[in-house]
Amino acid sequence: MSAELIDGKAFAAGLRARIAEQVPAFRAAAGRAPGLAVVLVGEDPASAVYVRSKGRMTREAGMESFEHKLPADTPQDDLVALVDRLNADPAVDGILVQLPLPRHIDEQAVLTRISPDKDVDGFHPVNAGRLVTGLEGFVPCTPLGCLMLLEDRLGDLSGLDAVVIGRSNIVGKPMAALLTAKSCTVTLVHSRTRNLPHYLAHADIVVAAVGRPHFVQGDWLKPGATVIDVGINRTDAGLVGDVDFDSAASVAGSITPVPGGVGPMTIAVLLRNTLVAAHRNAGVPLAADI
Ligand SMILES: Nc1nc(=O)c2c([nH]1)NC[C@@H]1CN(c3ccc(C(=O)N[C@@H](CCC(=O)O)C(=O)O)cc3)C=[N+]21
Repeated sequence: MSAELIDGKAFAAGLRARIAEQVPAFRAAAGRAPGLAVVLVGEDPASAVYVRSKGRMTREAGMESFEHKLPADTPQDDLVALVDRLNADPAVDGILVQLPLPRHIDEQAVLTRISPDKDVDGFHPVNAGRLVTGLEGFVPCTPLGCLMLLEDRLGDLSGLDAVVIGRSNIVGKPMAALLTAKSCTVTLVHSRTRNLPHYLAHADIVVAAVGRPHFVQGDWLKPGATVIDVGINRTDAGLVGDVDFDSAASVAGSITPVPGGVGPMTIAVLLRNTLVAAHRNAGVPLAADI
């Protein structure tokens, strides 16, 4: 291995500490804590673990966590009614409905019901539109966390060749929009792309979000590339990313591990978005850019 490790876990801990430092000033100005509501439908064990650690980290940052656990057979109308109540609740600054939802629920119907001003996941079409047009809004947590790691590592990204692997609304598409806004030359590749190694050979930055364990091979990479692995794949061998870590680490300049890379950034950025939402919703200016 010659690549440097990008320690997302440590970066996320630092970001959470900077967020926690800002909370007392908000409390003093607004007379309340920033509040995050997390809604979990059903009993998916992985989702339950995430929701628990989100709640713990929210409280550790000095914010209020409102957790709503609903049974798997909750009717869509009941979930929408809960979202409406959270939209109207002045103690709630951010609303996160944990995905995936049970099959009988139309995900888009629920996500579009969340007020764009409380949409700390950045999944509402209004916020997706703001991102691509360069307006202020909420940016999805995972791609924003990836961007923070890239800028921390590389400084100005202007002019760099970036390849984003995956075209989901949650990671690939917003990641491509963020890198475009930072003046990278962005190529978005996906499952139908022919000759993927052709594109990767030129990439200074690779963001892999395909959901296939060990997919990206080291010999596809440009030597010295910065590799961000968004994959969280549960295998018999444990949690593994979308990048074949051992072969990639011998070619890349730097690379995120799984676990300990992008995952912890997702939760830290969620808290960051909640703090920003609280300031906007309360009309209190943020003291520092975080
Ligand atoms: N509305 C919504 N928003 C989300 O942001 C959202 C979601 N739904 N559904 C599920 C995915 C997944 N997700 C992760 C968060 C943290 C880690 C994380 O901290 N991972 C640790 C390890 C965790 C472990 O060991 O299982 C790591 O990579 O080091 C991973 C994945 C947020 N998601």
